[in-house]
Amino acid sequence: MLDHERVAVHTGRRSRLPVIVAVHSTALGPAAGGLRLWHYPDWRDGLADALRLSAAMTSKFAVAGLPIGGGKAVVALPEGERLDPGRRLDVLRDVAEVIASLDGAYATGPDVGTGPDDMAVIAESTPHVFCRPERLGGSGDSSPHTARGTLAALRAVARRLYGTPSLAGRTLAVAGLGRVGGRLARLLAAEGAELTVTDIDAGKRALGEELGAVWRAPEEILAVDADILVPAALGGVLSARSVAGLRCRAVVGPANNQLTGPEVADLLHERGILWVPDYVASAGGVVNAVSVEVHGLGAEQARVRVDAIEGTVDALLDTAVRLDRTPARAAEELARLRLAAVRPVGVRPTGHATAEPLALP
Ligand SMILES: NC(=O)C1=CN([C@@H]2O[C@H](COP(=O)(O)OP(=O)(O)OC[C@H]3O[C@@H](n4cnc5c(N)ncnc54)[C@H](O)[C@@H]3O)[C@@H](O)[C@H]2O)C=CC1
Ligand SMILES: CC(C)C(=O)C(=O)O
Repeated sequence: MLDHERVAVHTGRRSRLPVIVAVHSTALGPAAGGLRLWHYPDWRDGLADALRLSAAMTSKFAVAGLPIGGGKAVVALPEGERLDPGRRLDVLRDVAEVIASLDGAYATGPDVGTGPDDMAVIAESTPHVFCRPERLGGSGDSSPHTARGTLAALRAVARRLYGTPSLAGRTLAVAGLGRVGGRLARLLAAEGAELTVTDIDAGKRALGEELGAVWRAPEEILAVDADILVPAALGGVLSARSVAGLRCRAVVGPANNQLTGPEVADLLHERGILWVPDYVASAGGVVNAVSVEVHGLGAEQARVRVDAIEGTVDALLDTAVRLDRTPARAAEELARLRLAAVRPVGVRPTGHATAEPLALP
């Protein structure tokens, strides 16, 4: 059964590519979530991705205590298609047109395959955009903040496992050295962590070398012997099969939708591997964007909120132990409680219910 409020699937007027916007929930406020520009074997795979990713955004905002709903946009590129600059503009204008037609029910931001400059193009046609470049009045690239928030989550896990939040001397395996994974790897190296890294883009080897990391092939990284595995590429990497081969004590990373299904969280727990739900660990980007662009906070205050992810993860792990739950279950319950507790207080001119702001750190 579809548990989304709204799903728009259009053939882009200019690009003729499938443009998908999934609004999972506006219970907490108008929905937001990034725009993924990625290759799929079939556009329906892009649709499935948008449905899962938007549902995760609802949980991400709820656990982060932000009055925003969950949504996501996907443009499903055929395998092998590379966008030249002109065609990229067409795609972004198509996306902007679909977002504009939703009257504020959904605002976009960057995700895999897009960045602040793309947001600036979309902003030419609709105001419902986060993370435009700072020179244009936006909060800029979300990925450094996502990386910082993931580091905060990693600290909480290190404290749980080793009694200290320090990651110095810990071995971490980072899968994906893109905008978030690359920055996170830099932060970890600066902390003195020992890194093993990979990416499907062999050009990322140079970063690995710069950081003194061991390079492994993408298909080997999940089975690397490490303290903590850090998924920082695409989703679906944790399945019954891959979990059986893990050789780490914890999995904490920014990649959205790491599990192939909810049951995989139980398998991780049974193996004694601590998994922090991706929607908790990866919230730094949206926490920063909403803090700056919606709440009008300065960079330093926004950073404090991003760093508070460490406390969120601490509290979550405490709750999980106290109530004898997996961290996944504890996070789901927290999200559910926050969604149930919200009281709509009005209807915006756009017709979307608004919610009372939640208590924020
Ligand atoms: N950018 C942001 O602020 C946020 C990103 N995320 C999630 O974090 C993950 C990474 O996002 P970004 O760094 O922004 O994307 P990106 O596109 O900059 O980086 C992804 C990297 O993963 C690599 N990759 C793809 N498949 C791979 C595989 N099988 N094995 C190894 N490497 C592979 C790509 O070559 C690329 O370098 C995504 O799942 C995204 O949804 C989550 C929250 C916020
Ligand atoms: C960076 C934001 C917009 C996002 O989509 C996410 O957190 O997944």
